[in-house]
Amino acid sequence: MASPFTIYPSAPSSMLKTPTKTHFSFLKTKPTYNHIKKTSFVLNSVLSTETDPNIPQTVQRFWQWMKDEGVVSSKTPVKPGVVPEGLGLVATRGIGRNEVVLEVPKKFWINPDAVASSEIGSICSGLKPWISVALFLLKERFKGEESKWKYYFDVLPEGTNSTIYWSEEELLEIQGTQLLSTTLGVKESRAFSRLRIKISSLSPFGFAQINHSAKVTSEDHAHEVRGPAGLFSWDYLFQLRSLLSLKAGEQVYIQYDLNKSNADMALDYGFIEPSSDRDAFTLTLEISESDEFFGDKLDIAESNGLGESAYFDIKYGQSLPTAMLPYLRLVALGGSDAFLLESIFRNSIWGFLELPVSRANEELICRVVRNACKSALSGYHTTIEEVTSSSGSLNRTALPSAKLPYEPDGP
Ligand SMILES: C[S@@+](CC[C@H](N)C(=O)[O-])C[C@H]1O[C@@H](n2cnc3c(N)ncnc32)[C@H](O)[C@@H]1O
Repeated sequence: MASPFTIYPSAPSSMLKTPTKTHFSFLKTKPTYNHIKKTSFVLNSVLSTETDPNIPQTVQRFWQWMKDEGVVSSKTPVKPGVVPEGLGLVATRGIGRNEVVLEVPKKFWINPDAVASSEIGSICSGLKPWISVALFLLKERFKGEESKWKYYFDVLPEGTNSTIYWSEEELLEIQGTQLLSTTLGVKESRAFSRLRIKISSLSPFGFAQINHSAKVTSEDHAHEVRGPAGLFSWDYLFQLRSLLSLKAGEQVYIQYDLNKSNADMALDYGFIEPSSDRDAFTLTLEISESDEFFGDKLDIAESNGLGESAYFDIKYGQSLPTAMLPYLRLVALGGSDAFLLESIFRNSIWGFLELPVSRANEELICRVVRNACKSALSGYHTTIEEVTSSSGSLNRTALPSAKLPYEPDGP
C-alpha cells in the first residue's frame, strides 16, 4: 500500500554544482544601501542643521519634506541617523516606553485604501492588497519628479541581503536547507508565497527607516488614531510608538514579525537574529487526495482548525507544535484503525489522536518522519562538525527538508 504521507518541500538541486565553500555565512556583505553610498554629503541650505551631517542628502531632503508637510516638527523626538543596520531613527532626547515618536496623517499613507482612491484604483480592485500597493509604488516611481512621493522613493534602499538576491555561488553555501528550497521556489515563480509581506510594512512612509530588534517583544508599535493633522484640521493619524524606553542617541527599534523563522527573516528581510530562538524547520503535511478516507480526514482536520495541508514550525530545542502529532496520526490512520473515522466518533476523535491510537499507526508515522529527516539530511554537503569548525559557530537555520511519498519498508 502506498503511504498516505506527503511531506514537503525538498531542496531542489538544479542550481547546485560543485560546492566551493563549506561554511555558512549569512550577511557577509552589507546591504545595498545606495542611498548611503552614492551620496555627496553637501548640505543644501534649506536643510535642517539638526540632522546628522553624516546622513545622505536624500535622507535629509526627505526629512525636510516631512517638516514642510508638518509631519515632523521641533517636538519630534527622533531623527534619521547612521546606525549599524544602515540608516535608522535615533532618539533626540529621552523617550519613555510606549511614547509616540512619529505621527503620519492619512494623506501620506500608502496602503490599499490609498490605492483604491488613486488613479489606478479601478484596475486594482480585487487584487491582493500587497499587489495593489506594489503597483501603486511602481506607478508613482515611474512619474519621477511629478510624484508626490519622490523624496520617499529616494530614501528607499535599492535592495536587501535577501537570499533571493544571492548569487548561485552564495546559494551553494546553504545547500540542503529549507531556506534554499524556499528561495528557489520564490525565484522560480517570481511570487511571494504565503503573503510574506505585511501591508503595514509598506504603508506610511516615515516607517521605511526603522530597524528590527529582538529586544522588542511586541508588534504593537503602530496605531491608527484620530487627531489634529495640521493647523485647522483633524484626520486619521498613523502613530509610531517606541516600545522601549530610550536615552538620547539610542535607536528606535520595532519588532518586524514575531512569527517568522530565521529562514523567513533571511528571505524576507535579508538578516537573521543571532540567537537560536527563531531557528525552525517548517514541516508541511498533507492529506492525500488519493487517500480512501480523504473526505473524512479532511472533515476532521477542518473541524480542528487545520486543512488539507498543514504547516508546523519545528523549533530547535523546543517541544513540537501541539497539533502536529494528532495531525500526523490522522493522516496515517487506516487499516483496522479506520473505524475511528466513523461519524459517531467525530466529536471525540481529536482527543483520541492526542495519544497513540495503535502501534501500527505510531510506527508508520515514526518511520515516515525518520525517513524524511534522513532524506533531507542527505541534501547537505557538510556535517554539523564541519560547519562549526569552519565558521566558528553553527547556523541552525540550516535544518533539513524532505519530500515523500514514502513507501513503508515492509511489515
Ligand atoms: C525598512 S528598512 C530599515 C532601514 C534600513 N536600515 C536602511 O538603511 O534604509 C529594512 C532593512 O533594514 C535592515 N535591517 C533592519 N533591521 C536589521 C537588523 N536587526 N539587523 C540587520 N539588518 C537590519 C535590513 O536590510 C532590512 O531589510
